[in-house]
Amino acid sequence: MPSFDHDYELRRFAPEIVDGAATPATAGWVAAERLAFHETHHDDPETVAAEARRMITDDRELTGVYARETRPGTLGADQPVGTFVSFTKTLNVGGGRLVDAHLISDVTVRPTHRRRGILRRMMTGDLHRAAERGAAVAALTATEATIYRRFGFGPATRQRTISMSKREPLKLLTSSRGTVELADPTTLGPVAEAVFDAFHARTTGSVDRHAGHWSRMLAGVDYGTKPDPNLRAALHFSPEGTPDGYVTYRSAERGDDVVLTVVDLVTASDDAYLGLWELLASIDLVTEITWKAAPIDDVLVHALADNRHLTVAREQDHVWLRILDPVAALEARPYAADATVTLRVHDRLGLADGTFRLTASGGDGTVERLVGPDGDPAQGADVELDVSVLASCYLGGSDVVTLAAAGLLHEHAPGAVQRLRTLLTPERSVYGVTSF
Ligand SMILES: CC(=O)SCCNC(=O)CCNC(=O)[C@H](O)C(C)(C)COP(=O)(O)OP(=O)(O)OC[C@H]1O[C@@H](n2cnc3c(N)ncnc32)[C@H](O)[C@@H]1OP(=O)(O)O
Repeated sequence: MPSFDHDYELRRFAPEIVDGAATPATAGWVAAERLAFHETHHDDPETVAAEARRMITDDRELTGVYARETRPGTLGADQPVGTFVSFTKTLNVGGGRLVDAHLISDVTVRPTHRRRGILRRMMTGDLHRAAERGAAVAALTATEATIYRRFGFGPATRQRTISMSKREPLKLLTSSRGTVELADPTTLGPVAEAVFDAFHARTTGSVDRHAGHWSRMLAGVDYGTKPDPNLRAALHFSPEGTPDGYVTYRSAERGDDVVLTVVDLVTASDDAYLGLWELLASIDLVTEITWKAAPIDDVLVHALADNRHLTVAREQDHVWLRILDPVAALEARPYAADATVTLRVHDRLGLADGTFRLTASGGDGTVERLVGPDGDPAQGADVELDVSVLASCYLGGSDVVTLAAAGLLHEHAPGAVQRLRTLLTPERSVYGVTSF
């Protein structure tokens, strides 16, 4: 019977540019990834090199699965049938604490090679390698919500697509402090990065930005090199004159409407968030504003004079986490109370399986792995849950009481779920604006 190793070869490599051009392996990998996501692929050397440069900037490790046999007339041997990327960026786990997260992206398998275990091979191999290297947590953003739980990932942050009708004037109940100025998105880079750093430091759930995301957010470039000439930008300044928020946006006619689409809105203060919305609300000749990355717990709902102007078109999972090392992960985040809870964590991949006693005191947690006399995970834990559910409640983005009501978390000691809820309460809503 044919096996994975008989049919395929898995190669890991760093993206490379030689004499100004992406190497054939790098270019073939990029072509395969774009094909699978139905994205336009320009194979001119400059465009492919720009993409490779972004991958090199982020120190990405590429995985390609190559068919051992390629037939004449089909896609070439340099184009893998499976692609996978991993790289490291920080994740804010609360209280301004940043932890290295193992990010996974660009997971694709060519339609003609699907459901033969290629994703499983790439994913399980990569997670084991990340755990061996000491990563406490892995993360991804998913195209579909049904793929990754089997690998131990759980949705940890959420976002909303909102739309605001501007046929009636949009008014806020309060006015914010500071000023707003229009800006040139092509020169916004360093200021936007400083604003993002401040946002990242104060927002639990935020994942640091990567080069590809920056070029989408500040230049409107998904691939290639030419900035979108329709992109506009504005900056918010604090009363002291420090930039503390920015927005990039574009407008387009849709029938009789002019729709302003927010591309990126990043703020490091409450005034900046309200101030930039005041600006968006004041732009003439616009009938609707939309934004795909709004927070779940949106200040705007309360700040609008008429909250019915805001419509939630969609709400969905954003960042999925995978706890690789429960001791390191649970000790990294802060706690909102002093208490002890024992957790029995089940992990089908074996990476995080065990019983763990979490003791929080003075804001910090210490975690001990508990083993029974037979060497197996100790019995008698207060709470029992799958590692994917631990990922969902880890940052405090999903309430453990709600997860228990959904049947995903089981209480064995009365009061333990409430105790855990108190411990995990985040200081502010869990949210992020980086997709990868
Ligand atoms: C982090 C990211 O990059 S998100 C982007 C994901 N990629 C895409 O959406 C691109 C289009 N889709 C694809 O390329 C492929 O269908 C993939 C990558 C989703 C799946 O690749 P495959 O090699 O076919 O998956 P594989 O055969 O290894 O299946 C592994 C498991 O996932 C399940 N699975 C695979 N695809 C899906 C899916 N779309 N929805 C639900 N379950 C799925 C399989 O049933 C299998 O389950 P089991 O092992 O528990 O029985």
